[in-house]
Amino acid sequence: MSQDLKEAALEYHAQPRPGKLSVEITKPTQTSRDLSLAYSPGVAEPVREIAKDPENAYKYTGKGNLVAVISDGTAILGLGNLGPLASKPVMEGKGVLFKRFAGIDVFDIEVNSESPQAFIETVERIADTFGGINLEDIKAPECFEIERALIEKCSVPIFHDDQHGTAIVTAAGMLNALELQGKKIEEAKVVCLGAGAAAIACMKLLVSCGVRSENIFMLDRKGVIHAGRDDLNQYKAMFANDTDRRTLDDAIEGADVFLGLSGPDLFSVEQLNKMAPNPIIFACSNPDPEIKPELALAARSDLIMATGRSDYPNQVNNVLGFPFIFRGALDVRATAINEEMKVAAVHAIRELAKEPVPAEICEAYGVDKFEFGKQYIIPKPMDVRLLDVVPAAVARAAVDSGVARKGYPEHYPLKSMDDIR
Ligand SMILES: NC(=O)C1=CN([C@@H]2O[C@H](COP(=O)(O)OP(=O)(O)OC[C@H]3O[C@@H](n4cnc5c(N)ncnc54)[C@H](OP(=O)(O)O)[C@@H]3O)[C@@H](O)[C@H]2O)C=CC1
Ligand SMILES: CC(=O)C(=O)O
Ligand SMILES: [Mg+2]
Repeated sequence: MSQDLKEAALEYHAQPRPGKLSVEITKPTQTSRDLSLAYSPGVAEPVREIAKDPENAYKYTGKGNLVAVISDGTAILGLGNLGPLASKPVMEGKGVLFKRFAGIDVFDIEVNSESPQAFIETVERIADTFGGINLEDIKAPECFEIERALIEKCSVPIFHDDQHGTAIVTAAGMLNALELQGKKIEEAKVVCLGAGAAAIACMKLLVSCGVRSENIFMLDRKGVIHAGRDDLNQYKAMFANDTDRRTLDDAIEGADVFLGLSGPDLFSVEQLNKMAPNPIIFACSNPDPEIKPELALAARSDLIMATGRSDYPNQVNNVLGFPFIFRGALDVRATAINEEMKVAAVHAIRELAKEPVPAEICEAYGVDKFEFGKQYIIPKPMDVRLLDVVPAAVARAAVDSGVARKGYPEHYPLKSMDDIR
């Protein structure tokens, strides 16, 4: 990051008041009568109603449009385990994106927990306050058990964004990139650098989309995950390949796809040059990708290049997923975000990239046009049509798969933020 951008980012967070989120009042509180409705004595009435039937919390409080973004700060972006308080700017940032793109209110909660069990207990105790829980930046392998336990214990949707949000958006972009590069998914050789929360979930979803497990080489800090290793946790072991390749240099030879979900500058031009013709590079580590797009594009002209960042073409980032997925899930009061809902989101995002892009979206990015192709494989976060297609697809899948507690919303599809109820 340039010095200018670093300073601007600090100034942005500090001024004119610290942070990026605040709480707003939704009812008039001007008169003594307003106060007697909002607080004592009037507030006792909704209290009694909720005590009689917890479902009334959706009627009389903000629960139904409120998501908790919760982290323990153990895997903040690609910056590592910097602790819960340091994760707060990211969690506030997720709150901004939930609100800005899908009208969802967020409390960001940073938990100082001494163990996964303590974290699980903390979240379980507060879960009923929210319409849904977005787990964020929790490292693997702990994140898998945390999510599993919370799904079992809580009645609202639990969604670890770094796993599923990332996997949904990556799969949408990857299906389009493979199509554009003329590659068949069942033949594609995929190298995944990273074997954590995002990487494991991305590979699982890509396998369910058609990538063959034997064509995947996953790597962690110790190199290729292969059947001869005895240091693998159960999640990495699912991707242990029977191979004699051991390093990234070995694995990348002839690969069609490089997916980076690891850390900055870990993929070299020499390694890129070993890939098959028309390769696909998703260098998704934030904020610094595994390879800088300038270097990759200077080395080869036949590639498709994506990063997790807003300042390059092809932003493969879970921001395209979580606001819209939760919108759909909340609006049908889903009890879970299941595989059917995730797959529906993949296809909604993927197909939107092939539609003509309205002028106002191009204007927001300062370009004349976006057209489905190597520089535009996936929609832009500012594309308001995401609010139209993704919640509708997710809500429909929730209803059809039996996890919705309300019918498909009559006010769908959402054409603008004003349509949100
Ligand atoms: N663009 C997007 O939307 C998203 C991007 N990401 C990015 O993905 C990365 C990982 O995040 P997440 O999965 O949540 O974190 P985790 O901590 O769960 O996983 C990190 C993984 O990266 C591996 N890794 C780290 N350094 C190296 C290295 N030098 N060589 C090989 N592997 C390495 C770790 O290996 P080991 O297992 O050996 O420790 C681990 O498997 C981050 O950079 C994050 O910003 C994450 C979510 C969304
Ligand atoms: C984008 C995101 O969630 C991450 O990099 O962790
Ligand atoms: Mg994250």
